Amino acid sequence: MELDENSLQKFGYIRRETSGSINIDPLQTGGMLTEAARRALVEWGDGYSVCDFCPGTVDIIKKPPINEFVHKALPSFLGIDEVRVTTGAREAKFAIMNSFRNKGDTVLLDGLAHYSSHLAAQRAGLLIEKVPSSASPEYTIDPEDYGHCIEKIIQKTGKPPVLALLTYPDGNYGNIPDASKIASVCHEYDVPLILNGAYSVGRMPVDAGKIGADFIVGSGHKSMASAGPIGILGASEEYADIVFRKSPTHKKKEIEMLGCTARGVSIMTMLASFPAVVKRIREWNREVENARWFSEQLGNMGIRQMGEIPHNHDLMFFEAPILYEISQNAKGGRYFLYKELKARKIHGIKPGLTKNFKLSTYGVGREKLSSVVDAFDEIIKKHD
Ligand SMILES: Cc1ncc(COP(=O)(O)O)c(C=O)c1O
Repeated sequence: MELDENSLQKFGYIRRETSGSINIDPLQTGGMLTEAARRALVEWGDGYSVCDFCPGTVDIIKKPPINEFVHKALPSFLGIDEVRVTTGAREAKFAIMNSFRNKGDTVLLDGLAHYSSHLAAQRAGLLIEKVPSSASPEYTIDPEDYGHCIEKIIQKTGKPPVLALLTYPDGNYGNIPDASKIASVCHEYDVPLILNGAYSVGRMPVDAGKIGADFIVGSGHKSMASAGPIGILGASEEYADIVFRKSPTHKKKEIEMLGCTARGVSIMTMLASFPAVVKRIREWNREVENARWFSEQLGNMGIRQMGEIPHNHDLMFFEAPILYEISQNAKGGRYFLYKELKARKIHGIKPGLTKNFKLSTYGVGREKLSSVVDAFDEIIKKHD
């Protein structure tokens, strides 16, 4: 590519096409910035801005108060002993799994685990076994199946898995499994449990200590109103020294963190949104009510929610045979739904999907959710 004036023009500042739309994209609803984070984004946007007064690693910076945030506020928020900020939930999972890597060892994942949990295990060189979920339409995880799978792994390899992971909730159906029960089952075999809270930490109350999870992982850009990439990794005292072990040559630097992780504006947005995130968690019941109401409204139109009913999370998966049928003859084919929603300034269902899709009602509020319900109703009637 020739880097001349003309070709360079398409780069530079770009407006976001979806700004101002009602957003129901599960990837995006919990990561929307607060006003404070938006201001922090500009104030701290310069490269290594947080390192003005760096004492050696990003997590112990006192000015701005990252040290207090990471070592006091976040552990109390998550109910766990030690926390570090990472560049995402996936990097947190990898850091844990890589600390437990040993040739021939296995990690046990729930059957609904996110692809990034699989990739983290693959990158760490661990073998993967899965706890199956129940069949359609519920897709639930039975805690006892963690025990059955651990037994099977022992039979197969002669030893239990080095780690187990639970996706809480899963990223497809938004199901909330019985995490405490799963933690107890894993502990019967001395298997530490990672709770993947990419869709829970920052949205709903989650206390790793009360659940009995040994590790907790969160995603700032997904659920903590932060500009990404940023995540969090919490570990119980028992395992903190393993995951946060220091370099033998660079005494202040932790190996799995490659010394420093979120070393710029992303941590300042997380910090800026934190007071609002703590507050919004107290409103979780209202979010669940809104999700259930929305699910019922779509159900009345023949768009059926899969997963747990009544639902306990804002992330929902729907099957919509009626929209699929319409797409067979509609202008735009399978893109008709995306276009119809776009025309009504509603964003978040993947272009091309009609038969089934997921969405999130998080933080949207009843009034805007009503507009989304009305939009579906109008679209169906228009094409009837
Ligand atoms: C269930 C679940 N876990 C983990 C992740 C990865 O989060 P991150 O982008 O912070 O690595 C996602 C992202 O889509 C997810 O849906």
